[in-house]
Amino acid sequence: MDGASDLPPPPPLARLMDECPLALFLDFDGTLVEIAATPGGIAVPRRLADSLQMLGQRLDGRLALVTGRSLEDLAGHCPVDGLACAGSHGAARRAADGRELGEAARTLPQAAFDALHRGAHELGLALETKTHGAALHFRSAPAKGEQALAFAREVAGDHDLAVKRGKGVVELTQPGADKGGAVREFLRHRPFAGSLPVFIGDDVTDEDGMAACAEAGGFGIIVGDRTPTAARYRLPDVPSVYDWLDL
Ligand SMILES: O=P(O)(O)OC[C@H]1O[C@H](O[C@H]2O[C@H](CO)[C@@H](O)[C@H](O)[C@H]2O)[C@H](O)[C@@H](O)[C@@H]1O
Repeated sequence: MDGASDLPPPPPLARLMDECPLALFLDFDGTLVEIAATPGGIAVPRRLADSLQMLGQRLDGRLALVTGRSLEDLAGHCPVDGLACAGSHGAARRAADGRELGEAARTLPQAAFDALHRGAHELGLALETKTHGAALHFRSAPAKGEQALAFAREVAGDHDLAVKRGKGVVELTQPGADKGGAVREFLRHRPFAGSLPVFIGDDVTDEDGMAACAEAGGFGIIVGDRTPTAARYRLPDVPSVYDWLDL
């Protein structure tokens, strides 16, 4: 893995699309929308959903959003019916026609949600419950990050769950749910099978998606300066992602 700041910008999208059947896997927060103080506080450009639909058509359907948010939450912010999507860090995967792909996503046990509600209250953290996971947010109280992580590890240990770290957040998922698994699942099916896969993302959980693309002959594009990264290329920020994708 290299430091992100030394990585070059990706070749122009139009050139890549001319060379081979390209598939794009796009992270949401920090890639298509700027990070905000709270999960509900994001500003989603009005044109984003339509622009993504048009990009999906240019790619003959080989475009998927791969987010840590639940699919329902994503749809509330950016209604992308007709696009492939994976939510809750890859736990839930949906083809463009609405079919579920791969193993059925599993939610967390109720006892884990109960423990998280109690702990979030005691620690003064915001809890985001999802269809297939949960997130403890400490963006408004960065000093509580280590406590949040220790508590998440405790709950994960009690209920055989996995812990993921992110920007101002620690999350709990079922073991094995990650963005790499979602990319591999999409690549097993039309229209993604046989394409050159490219993952664009800004956070540590996006590294699994980038690694899965690299395994399949493609590459990752890191957004920002997070290191270490498996990405081959770098875009500095969200506006540069819009420019590169011509959104
Ligand atoms: O995989 P992503 O699409 O990047 O989603 C990752 C998490 O994004 C959201 O949390 C993050 O964005 C919030 C809004 O900008 C911010 O307040 C928070 O600190 C970030 O961690 C979302 O709430 C999570 O469920 C996603 O897993």
